[in-house]
Amino acid sequence: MSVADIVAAEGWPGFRARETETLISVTQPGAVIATGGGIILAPVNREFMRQNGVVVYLNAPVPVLARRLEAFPEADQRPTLTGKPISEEVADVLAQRDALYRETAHYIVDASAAPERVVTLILDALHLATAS
Ligand SMILES: Nc1ncnc2c1ncn2[C@@H]1O[C@H](COP(=O)(O)OP(=O)(O)O)[C@@H](O)[C@H]1O
Ligand SMILES: O=C(O)C1=C[C@@H](OP(=O)(O)O)[C@@H](O)[C@H](O)C1
Repeated sequence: MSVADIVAAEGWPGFRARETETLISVTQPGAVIATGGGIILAPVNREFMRQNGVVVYLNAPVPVLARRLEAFPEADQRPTLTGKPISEEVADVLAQRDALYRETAHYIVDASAAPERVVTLILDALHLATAS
């Protein structure tokens, strides 16, 4: 079942409730959880992630994010949040969420780099987290 199917059947509140349940059920020591971008909207999710994990915010500028999403929209997994064109949607949504990403993250990584570089930056952050 895709995200679009869940939203069509249950609305965004239904999806968000399942998202919280899933976050809690998949969390275990050593697991890497690539959450959806909306995970930080619920205070309970933010609190849970900070308490139980090392949270990394993959930060990139709006034009970079918009270009990547336009190349592979995957509309079934990322149904529109606002009904606006992608670059406008990304700008609006990021403006609303950036402070929440920052307050939830233990580390902020520059995700505008190539994937291999982003992986190195994440590993550096995780090594820092286990060293301290
Ligand atoms: N560092 C990167 N460099 C180039 N393209 C990337 C990078 N990170 C992600 N992408 C591309 O951006 C799109 C969205 O990335 P994805 O990891 O699926 O993000 P999310 O899980 O937040 O939806 C995908 O098409 C992916 O290949
Ligand atoms: O930002 C959001 O609100 C969402 C992002 C999606 O995940 P990705 O960030 O993996 O695309 C997915 O959870 C859902 O479509 C909602």
